[in-house]
Amino acid sequence: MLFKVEMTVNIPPTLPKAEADEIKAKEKAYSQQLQREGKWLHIWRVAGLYANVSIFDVADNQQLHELLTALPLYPYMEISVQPLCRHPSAID
Ligand SMILES: O=C(O)C[C@H]1C=CC(=O)O1
Repeated sequence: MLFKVEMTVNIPPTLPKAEADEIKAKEKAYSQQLQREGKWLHIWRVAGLYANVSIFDVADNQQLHELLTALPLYPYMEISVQPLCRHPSAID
């Protein structure tokens, strides 16, 4: 099942920089692992924002929930999810 996911990151300024950098490094590794596994198909930066638009391909809503809530930056994110289906004009 395909989902469009928008993530906006709000790290509190009170979080020490070293801690924030460690969480971001874990986030990058986790994200790249899911991309290699074919579950996180696309990730795009939203220009001018600490936010991304992503496409996930997962088994079901439960798996998406588990992947998103395991994001190291999850406690600092606002997330919105939209399920996708095939567009009738798509040629591939
Ligand atoms: O930077 C972001 O958009 C947040 C997050 C999502 C993947 C990743 O590596 O960081």
